[in-house]
Amino acid sequence: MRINGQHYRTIWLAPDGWRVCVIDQTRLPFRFETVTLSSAEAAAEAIRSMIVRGAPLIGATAAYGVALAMRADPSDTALDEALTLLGATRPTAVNLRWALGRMGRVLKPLDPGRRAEMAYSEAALICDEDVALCRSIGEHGLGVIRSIAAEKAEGATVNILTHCNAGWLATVDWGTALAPIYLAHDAGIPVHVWVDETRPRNQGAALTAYELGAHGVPHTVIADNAGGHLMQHGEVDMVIVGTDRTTATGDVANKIGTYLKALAAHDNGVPFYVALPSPTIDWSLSDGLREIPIEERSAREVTHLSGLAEDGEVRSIRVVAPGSNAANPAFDVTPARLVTGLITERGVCEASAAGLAGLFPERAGRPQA
Ligand SMILES: CSC[C@@H](O)[C@@H](O)C(=O)COP(=O)(O)O
Repeated sequence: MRINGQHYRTIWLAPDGWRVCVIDQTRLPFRFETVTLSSAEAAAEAIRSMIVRGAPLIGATAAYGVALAMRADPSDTALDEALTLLGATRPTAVNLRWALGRMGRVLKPLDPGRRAEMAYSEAALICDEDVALCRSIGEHGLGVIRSIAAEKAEGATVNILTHCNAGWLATVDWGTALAPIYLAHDAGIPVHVWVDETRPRNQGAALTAYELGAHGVPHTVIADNAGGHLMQHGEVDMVIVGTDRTTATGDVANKIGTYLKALAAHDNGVPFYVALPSPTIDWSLSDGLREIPIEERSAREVTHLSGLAEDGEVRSIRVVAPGSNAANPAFDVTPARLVTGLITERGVCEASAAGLAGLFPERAGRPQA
C-alpha cells in the first residue's frame, strides 16, 4: 500500500537487520506511527494490545517474535517459552497457531546455533507467502466482482459492503476481503464500498476507511446497524468479509457483527462472500459454533470510545452509563449455510467440506498435516 508516496508492508525489518518494525494501528487513522519491536515480549504485547491485528498479520508478527527470541537465546527452553508466550496472546485467529506451529517445526530439529538465522528467514518467508496468497485472493475475487458487474447496467457502480478491516493493515500487504476491491478499482470497474464502522473498536471507520481512502476507492462509512436497511433497499450488490478462523466445513469466525450481516444478506438475496488465505482454515474443526474459541476483550472497549478531540489530541471518552456492566465478545461465527462462497488463493468454492476439499485435496481429512 502507498502511504505518503511510499510503499509500505505492515511489517518489516529495521535497518539494523534484526529489530522488527510495525505500524501502530491503535494510532490510525489520525497518526501514522511505527513501533520497533526488539523482543518476543514486545511482539506479544503488540499483538495483545492490537498495535498489530488481523489474522494474517498476527501470525506474521508472532513468527518474527520467535525470531527475536532466538536471537536473544536459541536454547530449547527459550524456544518453548517464546512459542507459549506468543501463542497465548489472542485465541480466535488460527493463523497465530499456524505460524507458531510452522516456526516450531522448522526450528526444533536444528542445532541452537543455527536457529536465529533460520527463524528470521522463515518469518520472512511467511510474510512473502502472505503477500502472494492475498494477491491471488484478489485475482479470484476480482472474477466474482466482474460477474456481479456484468449483471448490472453498463458502467453502473458495484456496491460492496464489508465489515471490520480485512485489508492491507490486517495482512502483510493487499488484504483478503479488500484485495479484490483494490484490483477491481485498478481495473476500472466502478466500485463503492459501504464500510461498517465495526464497534466497539471501529476497525472499519478507522482502518478500512483509511486504507480505502489512501488507495482512492470510493467508500462511505455506515453505522453497524445500517447494513440491513441498505440491503432491503437494493443498495448492496455483494458483501465481502475476511475471517479469523474457518472450519473444514466452511463455518466462518469473523469480527463480531459479521453473523448479523450474513443473516441480512441471506434474507435479501445479497451474495455473501468470505475471503481467506489457506492458513486461516482450521482443518481440525467441523463445528464452528461449538469449537471456535471466541475472544472476550475488555469491557472498556465498549464503555469508552477513542477519537481525535478538537484540541488535536487522540482521547478516550466514556459513552456508557456509569455503573452499567458491559460485555465484549470480539468475534462471532457465521454458519456455512449463510456463505455464498469462499474466495481463496486457489479459487472460489462453496462453503462446505466438499468445497474446501475440492480446492485443497491434500489437506482435507488431515487435520494435523
Ligand atoms: C484478513 S483479516 C480477517 C479478520 O482478521 C478481520 O476481519 C478481523 O476480524 C480482525 O479482527 P481484529 O480483532 O481487529 O484482529
